Amino acid sequence: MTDGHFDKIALIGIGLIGSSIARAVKLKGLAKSVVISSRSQETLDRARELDLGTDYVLDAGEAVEGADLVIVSVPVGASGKVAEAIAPHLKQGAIVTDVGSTKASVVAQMLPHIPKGVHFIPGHPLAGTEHSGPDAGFAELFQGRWCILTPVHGTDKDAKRKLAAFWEALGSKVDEMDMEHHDKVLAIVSHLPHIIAYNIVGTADDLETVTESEVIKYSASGFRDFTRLAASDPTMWRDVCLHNKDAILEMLARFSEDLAYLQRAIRWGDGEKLFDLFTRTRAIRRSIIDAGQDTSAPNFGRPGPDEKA
Ligand SMILES: NC(=O)C1=CN([C@@H]2O[C@H](COP(=O)(O)OP(=O)(O)OC[C@H]3O[C@@H](n4cnc5c(N)ncnc54)[C@H](O)[C@@H]3O)[C@@H](O)[C@H]2O)C=CC1
Ligand SMILES: O=C(O)C(=O)Cc1ccc(O)cc1
Repeated sequence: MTDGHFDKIALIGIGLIGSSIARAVKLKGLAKSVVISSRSQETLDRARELDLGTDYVLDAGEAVEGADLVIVSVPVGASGKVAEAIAPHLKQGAIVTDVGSTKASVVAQMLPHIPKGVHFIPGHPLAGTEHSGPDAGFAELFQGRWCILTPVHGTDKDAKRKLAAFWEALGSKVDEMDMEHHDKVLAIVSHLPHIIAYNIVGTADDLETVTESEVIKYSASGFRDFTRLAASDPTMWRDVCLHNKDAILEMLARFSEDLAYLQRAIRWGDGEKLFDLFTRTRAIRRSIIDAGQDTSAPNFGRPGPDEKA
């Protein structure tokens, strides 16, 4: 087996992330067989129509039999149940990973089920869109994006190296972090922006009874950017909020304090404070672009499944 390659990969969950992995694995020839498992027959049939793998089974336990690499791509709240279902069927020496947006909760749910001799290495590709389901994925999703591994104490170095090589073969840059740190960082850079978007779009929706259709008619690009995030999958984001509760609440408390500061500056006409803050934040945007991390077109220009080409 060359680096990044596995004989048999099992993909549990074949939505945006699972199907993007499937497409990239196929495109790059990273596995001899790719077994796909999905909770519903309808999704499994769609994965087969899209020719995403080599085998298709409803039963997750059956899917992982003989697999060298198992990737769990389901909402974080479902990871414990999946781990319990696959545990008795895992091959000795197999690597089990996930792609969940929160890490401490996934580890708490999955690790107790992982048999001795199986390598569990949690992961999180920092790449996605507001779309979901097997049609939404694309092979280039991980290109140039970070994938964070949050290995638990005593993780086998060789297994970690093999998993990192797999993500690199998909085009990702790989980093390592402890799971609590991951959850704090992601709370501010990803979870809070989504929560703020859900909130502002919800507020605008409440106002719409007052303003009739003006919210939609005059929605400028700023508001439209929020509606993209707020169109993200409700199950996934419900689970993220419930499973990264402490870090999100900590960041929300900081956010509320800073918002109060901004509110006060506006109330008292303190233009200097406003100007200083806006200057500081403008520099952050520029440094993101200079670092090549601008993803303002997260679909890479592709229309989503619910958009017209
Ligand atoms: N959507 C995004 O932008 C990103 C998502 N993630 C993480 O990836 C994971 C998967 O997300 P997506 O692929 O976007 O979701 P998705 O909604 O497109 O796909 C989810 C898949 O999980 C299956 N599933 C749902 N509930 C299940 C359950 N209770 N038991 C077993 N299977 C179940 C669905 O049938 C589907 O195959 C989540 O943990 C999410 O936090 C990570 C990075 C980016
Ligand atoms: O669509 C976007 O802008 C995203 O931020 C996608 C995303 C969602 C969740 C993650 O854990 C990682 C990436």
